Amino acid sequence: MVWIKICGITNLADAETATAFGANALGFVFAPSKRKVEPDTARQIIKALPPEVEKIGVFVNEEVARVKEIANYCGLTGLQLHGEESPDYCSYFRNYDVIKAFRVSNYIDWQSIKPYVVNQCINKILLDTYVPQQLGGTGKTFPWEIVGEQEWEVPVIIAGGLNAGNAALAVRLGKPFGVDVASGVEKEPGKKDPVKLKAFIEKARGLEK
Ligand SMILES: O=C(O)c1ccccc1NCC(=O)[C@H](O)[C@H](O)COP(=O)(O)O
Repeated sequence: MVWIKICGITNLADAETATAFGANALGFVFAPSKRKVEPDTARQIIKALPPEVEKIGVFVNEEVARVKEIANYCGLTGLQLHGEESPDYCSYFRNYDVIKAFRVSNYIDWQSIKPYVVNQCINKILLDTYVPQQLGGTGKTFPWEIVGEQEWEVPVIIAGGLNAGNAALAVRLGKPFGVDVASGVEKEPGKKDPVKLKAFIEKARGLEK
């Protein structure tokens, strides 16, 4: 069954709704973003969530000490490093599930990803769509078949522009370990739409009636 992360959680109601519909992981953005959440808010949300739900903090080129401080304070279980963090940087977080994001356009630059895999400093790869001057949450897709054409040595997550209308195709073409969505399940930035959330999870998993 495909693993699903709902990213850009800013409030408890959305976190509980996504969890109830079967999301495996929730993402909390601590980088500059329309979906940015303060550590105090994230901590309150995370405290109320069941242990089986993965709590992933999204950071962009943040200081190692600050990432560790926020992760510990909020009770994060994983870190999504969404900037230009090096393999050495990634290896500072051995106690967390480390997801390294790479932004792709119409091909995958395996040479830039390989050092992270060889050094075993990450647990998962997230492929998100490259859009100049935007770090994430772009709502734009990339050709998913380029994921499925490659043998991956670590679990791969497809992100970028997914929604209930295209999730099933992304899973079929890309054959990923998981999918990640932010804007495609929102009413507005930072506020999720329960109808879109439910439809997305059902479609990604091929559970729709
Ligand atoms: O979502 C953001 O606003 C964001 C800002 C800066 C860095 C990362 C960000 N999001 C990370 C994610 O994991 C998103 O889910 C991913 O980029 C896909 O977003 P979308 O295309 O809106 O589904």
